[in-house]
Amino acid sequence: MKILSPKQIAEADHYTIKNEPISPVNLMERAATKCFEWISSNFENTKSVKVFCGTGNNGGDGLVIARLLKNKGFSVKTFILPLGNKQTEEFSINLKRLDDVCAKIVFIEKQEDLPKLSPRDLIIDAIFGNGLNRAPEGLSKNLIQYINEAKATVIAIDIPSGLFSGKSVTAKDSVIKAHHTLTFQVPKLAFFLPDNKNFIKDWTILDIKLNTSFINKLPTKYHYFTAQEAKATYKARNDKWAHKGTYGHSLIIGGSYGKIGAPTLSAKAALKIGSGLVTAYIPKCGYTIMQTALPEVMAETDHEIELADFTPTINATVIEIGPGMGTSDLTLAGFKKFLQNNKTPLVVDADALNCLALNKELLTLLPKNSILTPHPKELERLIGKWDNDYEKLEKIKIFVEKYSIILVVKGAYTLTATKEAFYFNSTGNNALATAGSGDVLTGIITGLLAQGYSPREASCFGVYIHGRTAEIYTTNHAPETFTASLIADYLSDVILELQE
Ligand SMILES: NC(=O)C1=CN([C@@H]2O[C@H](COP(=O)(O)OP(=O)(O)OC[C@H]3O[C@@H](n4cnc5c(N)ncnc54)[C@H](O)[C@@H]3O)[C@@H](O)[C@H]2O)[C@H](O)CC1
Ligand SMILES: [K+]
Repeated sequence: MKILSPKQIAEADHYTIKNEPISPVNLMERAATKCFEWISSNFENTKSVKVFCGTGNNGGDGLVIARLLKNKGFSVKTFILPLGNKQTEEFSINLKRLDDVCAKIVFIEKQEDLPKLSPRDLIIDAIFGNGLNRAPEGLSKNLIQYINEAKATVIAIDIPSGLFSGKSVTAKDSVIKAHHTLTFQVPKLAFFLPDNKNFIKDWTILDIKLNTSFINKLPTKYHYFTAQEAKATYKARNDKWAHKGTYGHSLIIGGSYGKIGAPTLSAKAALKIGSGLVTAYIPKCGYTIMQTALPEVMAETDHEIELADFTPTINATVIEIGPGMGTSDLTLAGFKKFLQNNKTPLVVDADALNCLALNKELLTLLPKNSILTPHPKELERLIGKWDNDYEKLEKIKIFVEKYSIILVVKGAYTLTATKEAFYFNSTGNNALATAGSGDVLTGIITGLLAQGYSPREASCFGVYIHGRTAEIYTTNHAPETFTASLIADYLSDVILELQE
């Protein structure tokens, strides 16, 4: 699914109005009706709803929602922030329609006009939407702060007021902290960025039927990788003549004394996602552990307690390097030698990333399209510090272009960054915040590459699958009890649902 800029969304809006055709006020009615349906079914027992409106079309949506809720029997009060008395036509039409149903409407001209708010209120934030062009100040800022202090449940329409959908927020005290955001047609870039976590919690995309063929033609770097994309990526197994060689040979290089679990988890994940063969290259001390834990996995060994020679003998389809590897001088020296001689596609994680961060000149030795899977701290070591998330995205773009690699930046919305496009993942939850979860992710990506998925597909799809295991698990288990070893047990459920 595409993530569009505010300008592109407005264009899609205009195109739909002209070509469907539909009048702007009817499009507003359609959009706001979707919000009303969501609110009335999720908050049917709510006693008091307070709707706060600006005077643009976001405010217009608020007026329609207020009218529909009132007609349904909710107790509704509407508050309007005049914003210099500039009203859009659709706003004015809907103000009249709201007035016609004898609704309570209050204009907020000064601080004293702010109503009493209770934590039991349901607040609808329709002050600013896609048209925000500067940080709210004066009365609008005061109103936003006042709503945030009320500790009531806040539902934002389209986007929390004060939040820019495609640029950084400098005045963090002038943004609505929404519990739920009902957004139109496409998600906004701001939703995926950790800097905005206080403003955006849950959100739902409402399909308001903007012209899809127009949207499909709009260029964008940013995408949201959902079940739809995952289904399109999945390559079902239907080759009767397949043998284990058909599905590739994954080589997992990693481990050190006390950290043999990491490559074991990766190897298990690569195997369970369908790699035809898996070999682990580990220190000698890990030999019995690996062979006992995973009888299907072949093992080759290096020095006694750490990796130093990096001399696997097999001809792998893909190599994962780094889990549990450590960064000792001996390991680092062997890792350098390995990179100088290696031509096989790589998935690089954990200590291998730290080795790269400590010796940035090694980055030029990575084969094109290698996949690096840093968590935020590892990312910082690679690309340096950033002031805000938009700067981080820019640094990521420069980094992936410079080294012709793919970055999988782990987080609540894991980002797969390629030279061509950035994909935010739609699955996962905090059950994945558990030891070894990253080792499993890299194993899944490696196993997908071995089977012939492209590096972009393996990254986006692997991240999606990994996240989905946690969602399935937590439908009937407590998130605290999820462990990395369990992830592999749920891969089958994810694949089966992709086949539906
Ligand atoms: N296709 C869709 O997604 C649809 C969206 N709808 C809704 O319309 C808004 C966008 O409406 P717009 O009139 O363009 O802008 P806003 O209501 O967000 O802004 C109001 C108005 O306020 C002025 N302004 C901007 N920033 C400030 C500020 N800091 N202080 C004071 N005033 C400010 C600016 O001049 C704007 O004109 C979209 O989000 C949806 O909610 C349609 O209902 C249906 C289709
Ligand atoms: K809003």
